[in-house]
Amino acid sequence: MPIIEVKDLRKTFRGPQGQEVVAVDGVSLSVEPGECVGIIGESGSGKSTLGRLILRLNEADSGSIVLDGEDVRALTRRQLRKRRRDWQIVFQEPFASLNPRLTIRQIVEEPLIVARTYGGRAERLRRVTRTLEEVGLSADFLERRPANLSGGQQQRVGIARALVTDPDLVVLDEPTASLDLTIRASILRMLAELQVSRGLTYVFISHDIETVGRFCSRVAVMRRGRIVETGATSEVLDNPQEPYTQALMSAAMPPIPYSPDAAGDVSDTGVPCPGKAVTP
Ligand SMILES: Nc1ncnc2c1ncn2[C@@H]1O[C@H](COP(=O)(O)OP(=O)(O)OP(=O)(O)O)[C@@H](O)[C@H]1O
Repeated sequence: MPIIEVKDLRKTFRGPQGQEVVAVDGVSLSVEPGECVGIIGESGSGKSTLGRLILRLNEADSGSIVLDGEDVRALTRRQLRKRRRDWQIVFQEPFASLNPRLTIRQIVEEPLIVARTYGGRAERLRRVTRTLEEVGLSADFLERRPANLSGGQQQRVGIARALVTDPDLVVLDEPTASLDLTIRASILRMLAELQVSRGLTYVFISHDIETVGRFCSRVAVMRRGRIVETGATSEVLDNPQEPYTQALMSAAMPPIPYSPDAAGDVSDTGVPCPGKAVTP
């Protein structure tokens, strides 16, 4: 059974002049458990909106979203809050997505409190500490605040916050776009390792074809709110059928050296990334 089954999803926003902006225009997508599916496309093609709709962080205008067999659009707010722990998101801008007034412990603990099913304070602290360790942050970070952390460390906190409730699905919305190249590599390696060790399913949103080529087993190409091409990453990127995908490929940067020896900011796991290298 697919973990994500999206059918004919649509979302229109009002632009600044009151005009209609069709962000997602009839998208259907099916994702099997354990897959990493990349969503690529130029800026404004609707990638982030699709990710947010899938998790019901934005409400779709129409279409259906089934996660883990559950009709997500039919859930009440209360039901959704309970299920939130299974479906998480990591945002592009770690600092903007972390409340600067809270300590790292409070930030990572918050989803546990919202879900209301993770025992008392001591049990929650154990979970928070364990999850921070998993993302390469020691207990020394517990009482620090986001502003005192590097960009890479902030994103590790964002990842810990997403993982602390043991989700099975994580939407990664350009999780490394704002980070330096070497830090990017170590975060991606860590995400790849976590996917295997925790059996996670990823939807990996990116405008960086190079990264998607290395990280994802399957890719969907978005243009103006629609998926115009989809398939195994190697097939789509080695032999793009759509002129739009071909244009994206030729506009892509030359390959970034992706060495397991690249310096990391906190901990390097040395775990190779799945997928394959892309040679545009
Ligand atoms: N909350 C909103 N209000 C109004 N318009 C929005 C809103 N969110 C997104 N849009 C518009 O919807 C379209 C799709 O945006 P979206 O952020 O999903 O694209 P994207 O492919 O993720 O782009 P990027 O790579 O730049 O993040 C854009 O035209 C955007 O301006």
